[in-house]
Amino acid sequence: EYVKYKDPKQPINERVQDLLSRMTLEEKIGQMSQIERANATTEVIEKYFVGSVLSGGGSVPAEKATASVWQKMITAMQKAALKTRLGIPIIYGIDAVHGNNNVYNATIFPHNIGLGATRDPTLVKRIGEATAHEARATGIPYTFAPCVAVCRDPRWGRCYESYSEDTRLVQLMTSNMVTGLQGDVPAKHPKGVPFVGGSKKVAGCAKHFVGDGGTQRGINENNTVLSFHDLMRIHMPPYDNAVIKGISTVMISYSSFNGVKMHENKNLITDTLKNKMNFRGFVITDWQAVDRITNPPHQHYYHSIQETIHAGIDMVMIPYDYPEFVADLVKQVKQGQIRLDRVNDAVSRILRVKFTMGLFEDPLPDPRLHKELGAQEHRAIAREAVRKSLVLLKNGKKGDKQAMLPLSKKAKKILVAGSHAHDLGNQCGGWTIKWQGESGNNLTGVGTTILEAIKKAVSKNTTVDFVERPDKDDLAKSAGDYEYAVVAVGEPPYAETAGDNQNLTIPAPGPEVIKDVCGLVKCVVLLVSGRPLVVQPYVDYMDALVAAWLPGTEGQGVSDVLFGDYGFTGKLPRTWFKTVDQLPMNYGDKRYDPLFPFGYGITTKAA
Ligand SMILES: OC[C@@H]1[C@@H](O)[C@H](O)[C@@H](O)c2nc(CNc3ccccc3)cn21
Repeated sequence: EYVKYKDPKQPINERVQDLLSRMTLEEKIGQMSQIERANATTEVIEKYFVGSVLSGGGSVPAEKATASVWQKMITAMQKAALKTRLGIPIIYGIDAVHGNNNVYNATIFPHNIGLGATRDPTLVKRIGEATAHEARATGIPYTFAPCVAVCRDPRWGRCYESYSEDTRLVQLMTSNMVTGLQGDVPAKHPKGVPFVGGSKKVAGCAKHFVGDGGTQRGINENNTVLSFHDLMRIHMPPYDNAVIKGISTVMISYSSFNGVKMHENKNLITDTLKNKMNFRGFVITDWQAVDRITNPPHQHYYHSIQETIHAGIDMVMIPYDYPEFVADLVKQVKQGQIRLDRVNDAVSRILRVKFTMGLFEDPLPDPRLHKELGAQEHRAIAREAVRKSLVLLKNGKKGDKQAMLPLSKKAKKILVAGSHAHDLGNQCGGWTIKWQGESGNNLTGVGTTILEAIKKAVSKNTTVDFVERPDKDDLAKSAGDYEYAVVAVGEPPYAETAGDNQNLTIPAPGPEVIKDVCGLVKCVVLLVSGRPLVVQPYVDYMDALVAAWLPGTEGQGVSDVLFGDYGFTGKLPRTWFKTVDQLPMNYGDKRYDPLFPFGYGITTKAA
């Protein structure tokens, strides 16, 4: 018997309406549910008609799971979904926010702050394309990226996930990341309609709507206090770029706007994003965000469901509480507390994304894509991104006859020091294999540390001494042996609230290592951090200073510019303050007294 919604030749809106007309209330509410991988058994998927499954940060099928292990897991889940009465495929989502970063041996790209420093939109688009391929290598068709936050205060733990403090730069990178991930929208594509160009592309997610980067004192998930005009001027524009480029989903922010939780903000979600900006994809909550609109969380869950669904939420990220969520929502619809046409709108949007991206025709992972994971051509793009992300802030002391950089490859003996010189985990930062990331070298699989990159770059006659924490007295004796020193220090990995920081000092023993080494040997300091930190007291010790941000696995991008194979081109994507009591302080403010201004960066030519 002919079933219209299964016919790919039918217009998508007709397929949506046909399928919707066949669905029970339970099947509709199942589509609105996104559950955590850890409890997404085939039984649960079938019983609850689950619409989506996610990997929360670090949630993997097995430690160091290969692409085929990932694909096997998702294939089993998908086959369960396809066995349900109407055979609606699940959409599997993950935070592939700097490469497919939960996955062992994936290429880890620089975090967004480094991409902002490149000022290279086509590079960002190529990163999106590579990330889509590495996600599909593991059978994943949906990423919770790009984060389009406009971080206005570096004390925010998620500032490294933001391309810039400058709205226009975030808009530029948003447009290119969305098209890299999802594919270029066809000419005359109607504004706001989601678009995913086939089974090597992925559905994207612009997040976190709206004003996540504008909370007071950068406190994560807190309150953004602004006029509506300033919210529209500073934080909203990137969502318009994302909608124009056919973004498939938008994730709501945990934060509040002028005291109203974003997850229950009907005016911004429905009246503004859906109606005024014409967004036609689906709106998804953050993790347990419905629970967390009350304090303590889950306090009036029944009512919170009503408020958030009424506000315009379409899919709910309920990692564990799906039985309660489904039961409560079914009851509220049956009792008329939530209108059926609100549920129908939510389900239509979810189905529209699934039909558009071809999930009904192509529901299963493609084993031919396994080789895309960590592919050399992706690593080359990542290395290019590292090169272009580095910002040279100082290159020689006053009165020096010549600049410090580029370094000589033919030095007889050099010193490499610091906690971030030989530590892939520190180089990658948060959202790497684990939610919070982790220092050390046994996390990510394939990668090159800054030390390994330096050793590869120098001549075979050069002796490279690596001392993570040099002893000042020992060094005093041997200092004369070293032509120069490279000192790599910075922040440990962190994610979300764990990264909130009110003092922004370089973690110990970084400052001491700088003073000890640079006081005795000509030195270049590499600051590996998710944001500007307090450096003013130490700059005079340094001969050169480079902001390296969070470069990821391709450490050779650092040596490429340190030794002059490529010139420095990076520009600050955000203001470098003198002291934290100046914060918040952004380009364009009346009072603007930075150590290094937004857009600053010393450029050099390839040697
Ligand atoms: O991983 C899914 C989402 C991610 O896409 C969002 O950007 C981020 O805000 C996010 N956070 C969590 C987990 N958050 C959490 C916070 C406190 C306790 C437990 C989990 C999940 N997610």
